[in-house]
Order: sequence, then C-alpha cells, then structure tokens
Amino acid sequence: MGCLRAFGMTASPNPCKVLNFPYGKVGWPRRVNTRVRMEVSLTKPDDWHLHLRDGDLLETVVSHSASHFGRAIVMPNLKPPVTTTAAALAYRESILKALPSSSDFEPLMTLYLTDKTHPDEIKHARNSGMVFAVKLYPAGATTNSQDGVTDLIGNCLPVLKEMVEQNMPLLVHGEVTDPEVDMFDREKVFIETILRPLIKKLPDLKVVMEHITTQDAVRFIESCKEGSVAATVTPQHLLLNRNSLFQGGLQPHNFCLPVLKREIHRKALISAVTSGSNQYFLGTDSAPHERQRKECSCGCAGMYNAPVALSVYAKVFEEAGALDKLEAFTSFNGPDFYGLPRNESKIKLVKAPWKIPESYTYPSGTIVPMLAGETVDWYPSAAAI
Ligand SMILES: NC(=O)N[C@@H](CC(=O)O)C(=O)O
Ligand SMILES: [Zn+2]
Ligand SMILES: [Zn+2]
Repeated sequence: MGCLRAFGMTASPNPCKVLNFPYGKVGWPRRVNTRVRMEVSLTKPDDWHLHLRDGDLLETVVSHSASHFGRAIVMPNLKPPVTTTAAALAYRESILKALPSSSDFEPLMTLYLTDKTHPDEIKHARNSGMVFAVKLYPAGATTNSQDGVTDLIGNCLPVLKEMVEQNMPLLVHGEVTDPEVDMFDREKVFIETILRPLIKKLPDLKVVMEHITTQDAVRFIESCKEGSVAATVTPQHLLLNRNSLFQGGLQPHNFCLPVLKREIHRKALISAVTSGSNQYFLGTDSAPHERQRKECSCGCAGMYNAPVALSVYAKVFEEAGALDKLEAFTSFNGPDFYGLPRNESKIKLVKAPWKIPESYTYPSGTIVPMLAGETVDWYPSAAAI
C-alpha cells in the first residue's frame, strides 16, 4: 500500500510524520503550519498504453517515460506499422538504444493486427517472450490506422482464436469509423456492435479496452468478467471535458482520440478508477506529434502527456478523496491483469508546485506537452525512496 507523508518545513526533532491510510480518518498532524508538504510513496508505476514513435522523437520522449515508469506497453502504430514479431524485436532494440544508460525501463512490445495477420504470428510473438499483446485499430479510426482491421470477426477469427490459446490480450481502440456515426458516440456504438458480440463469441479472450472515455464504457467494463476484460484510463480523460477543446479558441493540443467527452462521462471515469475495482489501470496514451502537425489546418490527434501524467492522476485521485486507491491503479492492477510481477522499486510524488515546460525541442522539431506552461500541484520525483 502507498504511504502518505506530511511534514512541516520548520525545524523539528521529528519533521516527518507518517500517516496511515485512509488519511481522511487520521486527519492532519496537529502541528499543521501553512507550509506542510505531502508525499505519496508508490510502487513504481507502469504505463499500459504508450506511443514512443521512432527516430529522434523516440530519443526525446522515451526518457520522460523511463524516469517515472518501470515498464510500458508500446503501441505499434508506426509507419510502417509493427505487424510482425521480427519488427517488434527490432523496434524494441531501438527503444533500448535510445534509453539513458542507467535506465532499467522495460518496453513491452505489441503487434499491430491487420486483416492479413496469420495465426502463426501469434505463436512467434508468444515464443519471443518480448511481445505481450496485439493491438486492434479499426481501419481509419486514429493515427496511422490505415492498415488496421476492416472486419474483425470476418477477417481475424483464426488469429483471435490463437490469441485465446496463447493467452495473448487484445488491446482495442474502441471506436467505430462509420462517418454517419456522431464523433461523440463512436465508443458507445463500438461497444454494442463490435465489442459485446466479440466477447460473447470468444469469452476467454483477454481484452483491454484502451483509453475509455464514457459512462457507457464504464458500465460495459463492470458487466464483464474480472481478469478477462479491463480498461486503461488516460490523464486527459480524467482531468478534462470537451469544453477544454474550445476554451478561448480552438485548442489543438487537447485534441486526442477518442475525443474528450461531456462532464458526466469524466465523472463516471473518476468514480470508476477510484472505486477500488481492479479492472482499471494506468495507460497514458501519451502520443506526441510535432508541433506543426497539431497546429495546422488538419491537426493530428494525440496529446503528449508523459511528463505530467502522474501529476495529473495524483491530482484527480486527491480531489476525489481517494489517494489511497492510487497505487493499485498506477502499479498493481496492470501487472496483475497481464500476469506480470509488480515492480519492486518505489517512486515518490511530492505535493509541490511544478511548472510544466512550454515545449520540448528535439533535432527535427518541437512537442508541446499537456498543460504546457501551467503549474501542477504534484511533482513525480525520479529518485527511489
Ligand atoms: N490517441 C490519439 O489521439 N492518438 C494516438 C493513437 C491512438 O491511441 O488512438 C496516436 O498514435 O497519435
Ligand atoms: Zn487509440
Ligand atoms: Zn494510443
């Protein structure tokens, strides 16, 4: 369990007072002064949904993830997509090469499912010991999904059956692509027309519904078997609603897919992740795009949140009075679902103001992080306790 500490900044024989969870019952230390500082100690979190890209952008972004996270499920939507185990292993090597030499960050690789993926590829993936899941992008749904699946059951049933055999999870971008369906309803329609029938047909398939955004998705996850169907939730879908796309003018850096939703959906996500259910875990969906590709007439979807993700999750859980539930979400539920060991090392989150950089530059461009230039309350300390 996480450890919450509060300590005064004035000299005292015992400046550090450790409070037991739930801290709401224990209350604050008596000698509260205006400069009380809080820390949360967490088992090192993992990121179960991450876009690391390639080339020089990879070198810039990977260190941000590696400084806070132990492992990450690395999404395969490169150009060309990572469709084979051989390509996944080569991508893994380039990620490891891009890491700072002291880092023990572990990339967990995935395959990009296409209409043509062969069931043998799933066996190779499992035997490699380095590939942990297969990602479904409905063709046309999101960034680099042109090679995605056009008819899941029609074209991929043998592969899905092999995934059941190999206990290989299917990670789902859960939106329909029919242009007739309203942008804000695409997740809900996907659940009813694709996901529910899929799970009925293959009840033993492990599925992660990625980056859920709606009350409908929460209800769906609740209706499914624990340990078999789970969901990742991003910082942006917990912190922002769709108003933030238009606040003071069009805000391209708040555009991601699935698009931000109404406040009732954000509230449903907060209730879900703070409920204590083990079906939800951390997946940032950190998805950097070069600044010009977001600030243009047809901007890309994706928010670069790796540097701020833990600060945002901490804020959301704190405001919900549920800091005691944070560690399961960040560090336990994900590895438990994937059948991997929990991390052993710790990180700490310090409650202290931290101004987010306006941007990060890399040799061929600039990326703008989520909450650029704003100040957040929680600061993830890279140092292990
Ligand atoms: N989330 C996004 O808006 N974009 C992601 C793709 C994805 O996860 O759908 C990207 O790779 O840019
Ligand atoms: Zn997606
Ligand atoms: Zn993604």
